[in-house]
Amino acid sequence: MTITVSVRQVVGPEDAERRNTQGLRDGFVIEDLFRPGEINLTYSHLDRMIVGGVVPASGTLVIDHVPETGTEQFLERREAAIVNIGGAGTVSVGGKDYVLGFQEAVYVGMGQGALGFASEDPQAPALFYVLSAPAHRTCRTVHITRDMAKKVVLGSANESNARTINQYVHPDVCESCQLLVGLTMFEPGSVWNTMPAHVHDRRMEVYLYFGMDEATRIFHFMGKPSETRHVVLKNLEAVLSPGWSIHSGAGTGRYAFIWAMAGDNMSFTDMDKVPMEELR
Ligand SMILES: O=C[C@H](O)[C@@H](O)CC(=O)C(=O)O
Ligand SMILES: [Zn+2]
Repeated sequence: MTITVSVRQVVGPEDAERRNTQGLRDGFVIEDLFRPGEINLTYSHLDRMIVGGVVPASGTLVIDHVPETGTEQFLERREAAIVNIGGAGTVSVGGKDYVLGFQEAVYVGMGQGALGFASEDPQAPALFYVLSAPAHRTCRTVHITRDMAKKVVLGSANESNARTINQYVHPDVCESCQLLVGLTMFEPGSVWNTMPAHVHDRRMEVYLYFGMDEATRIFHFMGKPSETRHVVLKNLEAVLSPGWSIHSGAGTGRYAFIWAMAGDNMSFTDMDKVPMEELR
């Protein structure tokens, strides 16, 4: 079975501010993540976060040996979180099956062996979004349902940013070594995420935008607060955010997104808020 892995080297702020649109996309945007019947991974050198899309068709897809990690098994020295944003499907971990419905997740601790992925109905395949970061100890594998997520309500209709942050992999919900993962959902008519913007040099972040109509676009803002740039994203595109970059978006229609972080600490609230006057 083929596992496609593309490697993204780190892009620094001085390089990023000189890039044109295609250059920014090459450095930061992950297109075409979910391909039917395939395992498609991007190995980012930002905290060595691996971002993947797995779409099982009729059979089972397996992540076991990934040469880029330099270990026998993918999870030998890594942890993973898998969020299903498609039809129901099963993730098998060390002989145990976790049936994940829409917007359910499983956190998998270090050293748990191969990961198997299957769709319940190949006509309505599961879309497994995979996040993996280096780990130093084994935390318990946990099936995370929507109810288990810790909810943080933010923003207002007046600011067009009324939304709920659902924390899935977070110290109050499920132990992990580095990974923090959650899903942000909007009130109807609210289109802005993560504005006022922030940076957190202690952690990288990656956003996956989903739940969008075909013609909807996200204007995703990135860059140093004093040198902002944007990339235009469609449904199921992801964008990497180095610690020095803001990560904020406005949609032309309905959307949701999954955010994930890895790095030096796991303090969700450790953010440097960017005053509006500093944005350029
Ligand atoms: O560091 C935290 C992340 O950027 C996201 O959780 C922010 C977010 O979901 C939002 O404001 O809507
Ligand atoms: Zn952030």
